Amino acid sequence: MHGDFLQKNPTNRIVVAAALMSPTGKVLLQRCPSGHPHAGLWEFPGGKVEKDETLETALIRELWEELGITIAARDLEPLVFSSDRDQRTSERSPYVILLYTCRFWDGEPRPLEGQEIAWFDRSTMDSLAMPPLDIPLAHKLNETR
Ligand SMILES: Nc1nc2c([nH]c(=O)n2[C@@H]2O[C@H](COP(=O)(O)OP(=O)(O)OP(=O)(O)O)[C@@H](O)[C@H]2O)c(=O)[nH]1
Repeated sequence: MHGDFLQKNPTNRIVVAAALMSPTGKVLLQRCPSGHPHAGLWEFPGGKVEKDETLETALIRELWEELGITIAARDLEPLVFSSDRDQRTSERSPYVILLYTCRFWDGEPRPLEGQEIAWFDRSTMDSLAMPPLDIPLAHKLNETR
């Protein structure tokens, strides 16, 4: 086996995120506030999976905290993931971001954590400033019907 495969790497931190889809096919994104490492960039709502959480319970919690909406686990559909393959030097652990789509929720999304939120046509996401890991996620989402 090639030596690279045997190299020890820090464990990935798992981040779960949701593409909330409106009935007209628009997607909700949020812009990170100043002071955030991704200040000014558009991200999918979500966050890190904490100890004792499943992927879905973490995402349901994050969407409640960030947007004040209630989601049922059955309405979260796994779509695609993106991982920090080249991230060897940073002090933080590499992320893997798991993106779900969601078409049903209760409540009206509100920006509860100082972020800006907006609905976008999927075809316009290419022109938005996004973190590197989000670019393949947005690309896949744009191909999805
Ligand atoms: N939610 C979300 N996070 C993303 C995306 N893309 C991306 O690189 N990230 C990064 O993944 C990390 C997610 O952690 P977070 O800070 O939102 O998680 P959290 O809500 O648990 O916050 P905390 O650890 O500050 O309490 C952040 O560094 C965030 O910038 C994305 O599309 N959505």
